[in-house]
Amino acid sequence: MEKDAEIFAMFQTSRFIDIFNALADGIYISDAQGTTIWLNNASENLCGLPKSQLIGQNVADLEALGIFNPSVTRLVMESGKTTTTIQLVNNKGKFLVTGHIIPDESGNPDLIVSHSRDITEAARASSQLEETSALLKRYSEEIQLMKREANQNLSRTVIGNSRAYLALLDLIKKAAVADTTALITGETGVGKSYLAEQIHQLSERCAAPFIHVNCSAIPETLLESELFGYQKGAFTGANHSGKLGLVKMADKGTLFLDEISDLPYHLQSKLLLLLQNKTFMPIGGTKTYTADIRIIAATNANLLDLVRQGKFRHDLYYRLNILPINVPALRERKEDIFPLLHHNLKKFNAKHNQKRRFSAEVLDRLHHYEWPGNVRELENLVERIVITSKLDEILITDLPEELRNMGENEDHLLTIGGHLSLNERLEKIELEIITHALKQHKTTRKTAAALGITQSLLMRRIKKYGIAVDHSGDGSFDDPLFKL
Ligand SMILES: Nc1ncnc2c1ncn2[C@@H]1O[C@H](COP(=O)(O)OP(=O)(O)OP(=O)(O)O)[C@@H](O)[C@H]1O
Repeated sequence: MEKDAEIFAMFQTSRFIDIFNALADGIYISDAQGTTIWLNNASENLCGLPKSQLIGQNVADLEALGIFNPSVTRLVMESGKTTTTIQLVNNKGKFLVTGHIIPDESGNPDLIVSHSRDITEAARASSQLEETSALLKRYSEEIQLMKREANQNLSRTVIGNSRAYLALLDLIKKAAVADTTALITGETGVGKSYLAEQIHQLSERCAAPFIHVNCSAIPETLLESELFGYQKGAFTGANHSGKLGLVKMADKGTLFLDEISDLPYHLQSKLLLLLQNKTFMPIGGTKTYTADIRIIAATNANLLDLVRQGKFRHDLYYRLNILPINVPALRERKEDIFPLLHHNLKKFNAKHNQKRRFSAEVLDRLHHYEWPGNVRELENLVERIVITSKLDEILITDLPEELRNMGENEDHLLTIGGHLSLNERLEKIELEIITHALKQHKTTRKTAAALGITQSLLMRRIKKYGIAVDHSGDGSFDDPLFKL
């Protein structure tokens, strides 16, 4: 203090004023009642009023005029101690302002000195930083998702680019993020298990186990202990140390309950409890355990019918059906047949060290086939013909009998659109006949003559079925069914 006084004595008061005015930070001095005594140039600048108009004014009045928002001097007067606040001054920007009490010789408040620093840029930088880190977080999440997709694409490729299948894949991606119970329905072999695994791979649970339980493959007597485990000594023959169930093994991951329609009625209530509370009790246990799992169920049965017949609990059905995902049969998305054929041909050629290729006639035949066993049937068939074909080019004669004879006997007619109404089936047959005749006779005039109908009736049918005829004059045409 003494040293300070010594040094200050060397300066005239006007030198202190020069020093304060040279500062970029604002200095604002008022008396203990808030009346402005003096302010430096920086403070004058940010108040937007000349010093002459401010000196003598009370900070409360200036605050009412909106010059400070809030006035730190007033805050110091109210609290009686050093106070810091963020002040919006004259809407010019953000300032970090600290007000100090300077006491007189007897220790009573004498002056209030506020010091303000412009933090507009710092505040902007900080909010930019927040935005950037939010953006980084989003990018990192997206990269994670892409990585998961890439990993999954590396190991197994999802084939299908029909409109129906693309919409389905979209739903699968949404289901992966939603982390809720999902019920996948569809005919046998359409790829329900395959898609359940895709959901798991794309979800945040991908690092944890995906446990596939086929409810129809495990005998009813064992299913409960397989699912929920048992405590030691639960029953005669039980392992002494007890057994961990599949539910616990799927902790943090996904439990896929395939063929859920075969889950015995008495286990359905246990599953309901698991779905509702995420808790379960092992056989012979007295306390419940929790499992952090996501359940995906699948069935090719009509669960609602089973509910009506009293074979499936309706409350369980509604609990499972939170996110219904229906996988269309292959015959309902014919555009996926060629990509699946080619994908499997490549796969099985590599596996069996062959160089098979489909003849055009075989592709045509396979395209028109109804595929009652869906993708699984297609896969099995391709592997079989890759192994058994005589030449590199796969011919009609290499196909199994039902496919070889297709179109040559009335059995084929009987199998066309087996799931459709009579009218729809007749239309399918008509479409096949016209497409075939157009291919054979090339022009609509010759085709109409061959079919014994007028050219205008043929044109009406072509329009009805959307068969694209090439009007370039060469008589060729595009069959919509043959487009990939
Ligand atoms: N989009 C697809 N791309 C490539 N392969 C697929 C696709 N969908 C299904 N598959 C293959 O088809 C076969 C049958 O699929 P999956 O076992 O998932 O059918 P599912 O509907 O669960 O059959 P089920 O009802 O009999 O249990 C599997 O080998 C699977 O890899």
